[in-house]
Amino acid sequence: MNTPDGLRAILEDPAGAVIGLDFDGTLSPIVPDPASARIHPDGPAVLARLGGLVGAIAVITGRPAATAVEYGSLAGVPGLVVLGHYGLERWEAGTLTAPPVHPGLARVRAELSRLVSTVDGASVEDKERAVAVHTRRAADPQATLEALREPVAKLAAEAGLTVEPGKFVLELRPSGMDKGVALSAFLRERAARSVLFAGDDLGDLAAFAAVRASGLPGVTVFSGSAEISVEADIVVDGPAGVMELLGSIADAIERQTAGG
Ligand SMILES: O=P(O)(O)OC[C@H]1O[C@H](O[C@H]2O[C@H](CO)[C@@H](O)[C@H](O)[C@H]2O)[C@H](O)[C@@H](O)[C@@H]1O
Repeated sequence: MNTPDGLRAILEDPAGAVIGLDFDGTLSPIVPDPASARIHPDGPAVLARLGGLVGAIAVITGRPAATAVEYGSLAGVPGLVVLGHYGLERWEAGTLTAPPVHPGLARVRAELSRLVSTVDGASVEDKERAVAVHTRRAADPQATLEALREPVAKLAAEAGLTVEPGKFVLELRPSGMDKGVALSAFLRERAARSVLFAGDDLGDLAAFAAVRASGLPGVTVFSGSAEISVEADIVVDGPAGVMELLGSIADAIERQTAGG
């Protein structure tokens, strides 16, 4: 693989680099039950190494930040920040900060459960600051998702929420924040000199756009699967490929440091 310019900048000046990572489908393999998702077995060690070498690692996820910390075994990664709920929440050094829960969620919760109980194979994931409707476990996940799209959009509009679509999921969440806004703010906060963002789903496209708009040397990494295809500077084979790439970045930085 040719080394993209953004990656070269990260290797030349790792202290100025921000590494942004999505959770599901990027750090954690996709599984049928959202509550069973866990980070790839190589993840904790790779992130711990890389965290000690770069400016900062930020996990930017649609999950609640505390869930990503738990499912990702992330608590021990040096300097790691988790921006949960697409950036609404922030977890850092064991402390969680979050805004009040959007009032529309109480209404949606009850009505969504009623709606989903009429659809075979669909399920609700309640994340407190958002609710997600999953169809991966339906007999026909795509047809089930399509059948739910309109009633879910109607419920969201009535409650003043936005619909975030993803891999066999429709999420109802507060508007005004996305992974691009979250990543851009984090790059400014850390006075980043380069950036990498890795993701696998529609919600990650805003972060890819933020990398391109940042004016920094940057690299986008798509954690590839058969489910969707997205243009990126580097395409790897799912979470195992992400681990390999992050490990090779850590190797290259360590080689360079050892070589003086
Ligand atoms: O931003 P992310 O970290 O990628 O989170 C996005 C959504 O991911 C989860 O759902 C996805 O992963 C599940 C577990 O592998 C899978 O069953 C589901 O089909 C995927 O859509 C999570 O459950 C959602 O809450 C996140 O918003």
